[in-house]
Amino acid sequence: MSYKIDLSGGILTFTIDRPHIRNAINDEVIQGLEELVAQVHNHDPQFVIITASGEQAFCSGGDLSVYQHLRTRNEAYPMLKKMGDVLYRIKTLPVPVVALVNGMAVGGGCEIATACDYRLVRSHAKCGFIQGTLAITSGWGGGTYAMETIPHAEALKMLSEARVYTAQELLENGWATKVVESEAGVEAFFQSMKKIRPEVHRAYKEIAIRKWQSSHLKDRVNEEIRLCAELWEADAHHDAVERFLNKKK
Ligand SMILES: CC[C@@H](C(=O)O)C(=O)SCCNC(=O)CCNC(=O)[C@H](O)C(C)(C)COP(=O)(O)OP(=O)(O)OC[C@H]1O[C@@H](n2cnc3c(N)ncnc32)[C@H](O)[C@@H]1OP(=O)(O)O
Repeated sequence: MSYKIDLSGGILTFTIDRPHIRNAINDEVIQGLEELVAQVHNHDPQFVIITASGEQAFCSGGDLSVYQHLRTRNEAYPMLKKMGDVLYRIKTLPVPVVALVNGMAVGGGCEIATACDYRLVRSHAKCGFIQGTLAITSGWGGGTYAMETIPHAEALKMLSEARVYTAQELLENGWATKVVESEAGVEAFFQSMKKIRPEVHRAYKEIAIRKWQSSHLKDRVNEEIRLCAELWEADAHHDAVERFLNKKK
């Protein structure tokens, strides 16, 4: 199984469990995220955490060994749309969603973290929208969410530079909610959040969701997905993926 779901102390935790491949996303993880959404509606937790196994990576984006076989925009679009749809459902869950960024978050991994309400970033973690180095844009809605999350110029810079940022840089540009050195930092965050009644957190989330609905967030995400699918079919993208996959051969 590529993921784990656990409910404990009012917190529903989703863990991507593919550390050998830097927790890259395959179809099974996408299905797991759909199951997570269903479980939130069934179990009514106070908070949701998205994290990953090991200390090296939160998520390295799409599993390029699988998705390299999607060659045209029409082949890439269904995968991008499926993940984009589930990430939108995660973003609009009725309770706060926390990304516990335990290590590198790059490409689609940075998109997943950006879709969350809060990002607790381990001090050794580096994160970035490196999709530009693969001649594509973000394709799961993360570019749109970055523009909702941090100031416009910071978001555009982070997306366009296509490099990884240190935890300190992420704190400075507003992407990281908090940089944590250890599990104690995570516990302190939840202790503080739990001082406030769950219905208050839900009410603020409802206000945020209304704002996103009135600014047509879903339509903007769909447009991002379409643009990424267009770039996907270019040779420049396939050549860059091939270079990454063959780097050690
Ligand atoms: C598809 C959706 C799209 C989007 O919409 O955003 C994307 O996500 S595009 C972005 C895809 N992701 C990447 O380009 C990142 C690729 N990975 C890396 O740059 C690096 O692996 C890392 C995350 C910076 C970690 O570097 P390091 O610690 O040095 O590990 P290795 O590079 O040696 O990786 C170990 C192992 O894992 C394999 N790997 C890593 N990431 C992926 C991936 N995304 N897909 C497939 N395989 C991946 C890597 O090839 C190594 O394999 P082995 O050599 O067989 O051990």
